[in-house]
Amino acid sequence: MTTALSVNLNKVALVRNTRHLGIPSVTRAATICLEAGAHGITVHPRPDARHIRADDVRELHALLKQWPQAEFNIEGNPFHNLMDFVRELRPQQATFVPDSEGQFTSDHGWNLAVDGERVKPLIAQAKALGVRVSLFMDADPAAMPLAKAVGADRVELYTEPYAAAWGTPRQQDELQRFAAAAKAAQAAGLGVNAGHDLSRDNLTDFLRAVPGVQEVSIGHALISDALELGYAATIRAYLQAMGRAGQ
Ligand SMILES: CC(=O)[C@@H](O)[C@H](O)COP(=O)(O)O
Ligand SMILES: NCC(=O)COP(=O)(O)O
Repeated sequence: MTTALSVNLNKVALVRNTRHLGIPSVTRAATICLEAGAHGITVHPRPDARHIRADDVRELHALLKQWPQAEFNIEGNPFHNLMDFVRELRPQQATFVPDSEGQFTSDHGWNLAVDGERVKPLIAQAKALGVRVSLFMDADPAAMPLAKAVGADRVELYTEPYAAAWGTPRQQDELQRFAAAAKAAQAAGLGVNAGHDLSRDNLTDFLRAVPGVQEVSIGHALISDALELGYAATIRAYLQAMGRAGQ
C-alpha cells in the first residue's frame, strides 16, 4: 500500500500574512507540491485566521479541481468554523480536531467518552455531503472502537509524542504504541492517517513500524525543509540578478 503525502500549507500562509504582497503564494505552493508528486493538500483554517484564511481555502478548492487525483483535506474543530467549509466546499476529507480557539497548535486527540455524542451528528452531516471524516486521535488502541461507533471513516493518529521520542530510548515503545493503535483502528474498520511533527528524519521509521497508514499530512517540518533546501538556488538567483546590473 502506498501512503499518500498531503502537504499542509499553514506555514506558507503564516509568512504571507506578515505583509500585504501576497507572497509566498499559497496556491503557487500547492501547485509546485502537486507537480512534484504530492498526493494532496491539507489546511487548518483556525478561527483566528493566523495563517490559512477563508479565501485561501476557497482558492485551493478551486485549484484542486485541476488535479482530480489530488485530495483536499480541511482540518479544524467542527464546533467552531470547520463545518462551514465542509458545507460550502465538500472537500474529499475533513479532519475533526478538538482544538480550542486560539490554541498554539494541536496537542491532543478527541476524548470520545466525553464528546462522542455531540460529534456524532456532525460526522453524519459531513458524510451525507460526501465528505470523508477523519478524527484526530491520540494513539490509544482502546479508543478506536469508539471512533468507529460515532461514525468516523478514519482516524488521524496524533504523532507528536512519537516525533518527540524519535532518536531517544523511548522511540521503540512509542512505535509499538502507534502500531497497536493503528491495528486496533483497522480491526474496528477504520482507515488510518497520521500527522503532527512528522519529518524527513522520523517518517521512515514510523511507516516501517506502523502498518497500513493511508495518509500522512506534514506541514511544519516540510515547509522548513523547503526553505533550507531552497536557500542555495535562491542565493544564486539573486546574485545573477545583481550580476545583470553589472555588479
Ligand atoms: C491537526 C494537526 O496536528 C496539525 O495540522 C495542526 O493543525 C497544525 O496546525 P498549526 O500549523 O496551526 O500548528
Ligand atoms: N495533520 C497534521 C498536519 O497537517 C501537519 O502537522 P505539522 O507537520 O505541521 O506538525
